[in-house]
Amino acid sequence: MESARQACRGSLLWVAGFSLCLNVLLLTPALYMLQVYDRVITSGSEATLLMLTLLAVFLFVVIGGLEWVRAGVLVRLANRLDERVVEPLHAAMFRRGLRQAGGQGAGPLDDLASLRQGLAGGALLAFFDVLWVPVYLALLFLFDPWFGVFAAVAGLSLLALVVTSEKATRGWLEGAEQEMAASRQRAAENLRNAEALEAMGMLSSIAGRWLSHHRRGLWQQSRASDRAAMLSSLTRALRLLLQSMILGLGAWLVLEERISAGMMIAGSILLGRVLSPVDQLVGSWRSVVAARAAYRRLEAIFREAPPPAPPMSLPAPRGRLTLEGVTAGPPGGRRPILAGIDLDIAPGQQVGIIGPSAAGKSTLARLVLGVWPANDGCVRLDGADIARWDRGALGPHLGYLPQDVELFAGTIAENIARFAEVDGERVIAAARRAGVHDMILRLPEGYDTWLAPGGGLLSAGQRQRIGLARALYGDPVLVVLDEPNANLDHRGEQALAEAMEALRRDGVTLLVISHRSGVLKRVDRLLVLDDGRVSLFGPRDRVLERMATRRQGRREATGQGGAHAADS
Ligand SMILES: Nc1ncnc2c1ncn2[C@@H]1O[C@H](COP(=O)(O)OP(=O)(O)OP(=O)(O)O)[C@@H](O)[C@H]1O
Repeated sequence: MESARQACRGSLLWVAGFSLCLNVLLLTPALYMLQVYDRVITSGSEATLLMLTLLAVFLFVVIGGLEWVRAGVLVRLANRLDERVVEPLHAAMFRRGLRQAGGQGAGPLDDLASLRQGLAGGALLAFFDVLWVPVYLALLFLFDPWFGVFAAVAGLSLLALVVTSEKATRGWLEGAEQEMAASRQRAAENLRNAEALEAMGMLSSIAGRWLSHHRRGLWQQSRASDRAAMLSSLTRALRLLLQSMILGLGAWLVLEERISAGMMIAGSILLGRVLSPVDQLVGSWRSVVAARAAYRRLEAIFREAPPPAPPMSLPAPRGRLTLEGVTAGPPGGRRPILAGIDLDIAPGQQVGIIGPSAAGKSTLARLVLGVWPANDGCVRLDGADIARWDRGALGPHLGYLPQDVELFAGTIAENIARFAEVDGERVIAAARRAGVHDMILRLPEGYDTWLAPGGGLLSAGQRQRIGLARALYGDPVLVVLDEPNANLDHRGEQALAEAMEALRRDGVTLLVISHRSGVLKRVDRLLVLDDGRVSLFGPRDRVLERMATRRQGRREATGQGGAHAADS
């Protein structure tokens, strides 16, 4: 955010420059009145009136032009800030999403939009105009000290009203923003799970949670609006009163022969210039408060999810995976899920990972792919700490089929090609490797079939098989499949077995998490996880034997226990 602010500094100087010229030119109406009343009317010269009027018209045209250019510079300033921030912000949202399982949705992008609106709106202009108030005040003091005092008190009273307005509405407005953001997030979540909600008749109960946020937000917004409306009516009335009163004061000063009639009118116009930025602030206060809150939230995201250390540039890996005393869990989580994991998996080995639910199998998958960092110890790919690899460079060497396969809006070919430039041959090769080529050809538009977000018209099994092709795209050296056969029929299982065979031939290291014996029959080694620790790891048959012996031991122990219980 700091560097974006620096980048905008140049444009801000331009805006300040335009504001300077404008504020000088905005003395035109006051000077025109002064000349008309004190020179034209006393001299009766029509030629002077014409010349003065022509000059005033010209200056007003210049004022209009300058206002237009200044507004344009502000829009460009807001766009420049957006350009600077949007990409790092997207990356930071992504990093935070990895840590917080979903993060805050698109909220930060809305924050950026409200910051942009705050910049391009009138509040910043009002700030630059406020800087000129002392100049107008000085002129009023020169006319007559009473004028100066009156204008100063008038300006301060209006300012006090603005500050009160800010204080009275800030809490409500910020609260309303938060509630409305939560309500949007809940509504999106409900829509995503529409089928389950409909099937189980959960809509009315789950809608209640969304509605409570929405109602609280609305209530807070109305409270803020009520107060703001009261204060802005008060401000408007006060402004009108002050504008009339200064004419009264001026008339009295004329009667006292302290100022001329022209000064009386010019004084009223100058008071308008003193009060106008305050008026503008009142008008744009909401967007100022919203932009300030948005700025703070954006700063917080960059603080919470700072960019990673510069990555190392390394040669392409061969697929040796080593875990050295690794303890890990979700980033920011207090309790580790995996503890004391030591593993060494040679390139080309196929390892099956089994264990009861919540044993930490998917956590291990995220860990070896570098999605979650190790709290302790180190995960190495070909000897290099996986956390230090450049993700963009490492990605093509890795394949991952997550438990919940997520396909993105785009064609099947784009999804398989991981949204890089589609190379038809490689897409087909990956589909063939995953045994899904024929299935794709049977779809209405083959590889060009368009998928809606989440996979659209595909069944869960089809999504899983296309997800497998995406994992095998290119030449990955390490592939991790998390429950790859959870939704597969017999043909899908067969295709998976063939894909595993192809990976073995190509010397690709494979980790496959599964509860089904069909897949596990083909692996070289088995890793049994239990409560976040390695319970057994070794050649498949030996591990299966040990598991059988353990089961037998447990059966005998419970059998004896039962006998004891029966004896007693
Ligand atoms: N994003 C997350 N944030 C916090 N805790 C998590 C997260 N993901 C998983 N966990 C916790 O980590 C533990 C292990 O989960 P994991 O998904 O690794 O288990 P698993 O062995 O793959 O289970 P299953 O066979 O049911 O898929 C669970 O207790 C779970 O609550």
